[in-house]
Amino acid sequence: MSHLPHHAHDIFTCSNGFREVVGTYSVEVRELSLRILQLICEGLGLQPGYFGDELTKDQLLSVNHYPQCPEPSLTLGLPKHSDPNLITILYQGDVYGLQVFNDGQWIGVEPLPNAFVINIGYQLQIISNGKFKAAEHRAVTNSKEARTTIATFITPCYDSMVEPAKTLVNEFNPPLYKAFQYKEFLTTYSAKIHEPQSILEPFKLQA
Ligand SMILES: O=C(O)CCC(=O)C(=O)O
Ligand SMILES: [Fe+2]
Repeated sequence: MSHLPHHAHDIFTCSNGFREVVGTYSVEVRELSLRILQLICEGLGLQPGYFGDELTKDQLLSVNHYPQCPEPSLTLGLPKHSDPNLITILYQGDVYGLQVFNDGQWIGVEPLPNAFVINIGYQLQIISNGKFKAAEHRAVTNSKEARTTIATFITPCYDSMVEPAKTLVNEFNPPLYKAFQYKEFLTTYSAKIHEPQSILEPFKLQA
């Protein structure tokens, strides 16, 4: 993972220590992510190392800042979506704002000190052939204080093939999704960002 501090070096040319902090954070969060994916791999009964290499090669870090909002009922920080990638490690600081959609209602995810939220993305739903569900979530604003969060997206590389894991598919559990290149998924994801309920449609196989 030594390439990560190198990327951080390219991005942050300032010399106030930011570059080192982001580099170290990225490496540590990557290790945590790979550990979680290794446990998921075992839990699903996939061959060891299934998530190694291509499926987790890329990593994106995004810092979201939601300023104080005078009318939170009129403005969302981020609209309802699921993340396109495999898993996301979210540090949400100590200001409330994340909500997850479950059984037809929005549930608040209270920030816990020194805790991360792990969000399942679409690729894990597809690879697990629907055993995992991509978490639908959004961020709300508030009128009292600004909120800053840090999301790390563990992501397949553009050219990698994604499909339901072969060991999870048999005559009783037919594949629910076709095989595709991750870049095809990203194109659809961007095109349908305002109608997220139809993002998975082109990747589904008829039962
Ligand atoms: O800021 C948050 O609480 C959520 C961020 C998020 O969902 C994202 O960046 O994809
Ligand atoms: Fe998200």
